[in-house]
Amino acid sequence: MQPADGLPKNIVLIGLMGCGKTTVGRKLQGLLGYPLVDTDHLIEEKAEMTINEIFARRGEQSFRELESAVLNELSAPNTPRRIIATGGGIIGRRANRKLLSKLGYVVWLQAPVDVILQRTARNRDRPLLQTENPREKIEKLLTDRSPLYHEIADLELETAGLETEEIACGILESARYHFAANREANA
Ligand SMILES: Nc1ncnc2c1ncn2[C@@H]1O[C@H](COP(=O)(O)OP(=O)(O)O)[C@@H](O)[C@H]1O
Ligand SMILES: O=C(O)C1=C[C@@H](OP(=O)(O)O)[C@@H](O)[C@H](O)C1
Ligand SMILES: [Mg+2]
Repeated sequence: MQPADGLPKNIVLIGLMGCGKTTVGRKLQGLLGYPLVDTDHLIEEKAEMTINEIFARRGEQSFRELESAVLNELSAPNTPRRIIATGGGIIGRRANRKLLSKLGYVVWLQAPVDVILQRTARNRDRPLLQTENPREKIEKLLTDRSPLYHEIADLELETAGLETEEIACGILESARYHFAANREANA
């Protein structure tokens, strides 16, 4: 049966660092009233270390293993609906992309490189951007990852110039439309 909020599945947020997955996830949580899980926070809990510490002490591959493990746990059957904010690199592994697609309505949050640079300059908790030239790094990640985000996205949303509340409302409207259209098509 269709739930009253019109959303039969999880909402999954993907996209590059600084696109607003964590922040928009919190807004969606406020609007929908069901829980937000952020894969980065689950990884930190599991490892009992910050993301920076995991990268520094164990390296990126170890972080990716933890990321896949956390995603597998989130994919267990019969879990209640949630909003799932992911880390920007979770789409690197094919197996992860498969799981994310199955998990729910996948939203790719986007922003231009300048905006990402501005938003991520505020703190130092993203080890991949602690380089001499973060702009070059972001450009490379955008080139490498865009086809992978696109492959699994149900919705692609430009966030520059929009308030996080507007973005969250836009996502809900699109998700409801998507599921209503699918229901009619399958009726
Ligand atoms: N639409 C937006 N407009 C202005 N600032 C934003 C927007 N979305 C996110 N931010 C800010 O950008 C920073 C990074 O956002 P965050 O949600 O952590 O991104 P992500 O989880 O995708 O890396 C935060 O300081 C957040 O407040
Ligand atoms: O893009 C990436 O590879 C990463 C993004 C980060 O999450 P956010 O996208 O939430 O910043 C975090 O998972 C880690 O620093 C690696
Ligand atoms: Mg985040």
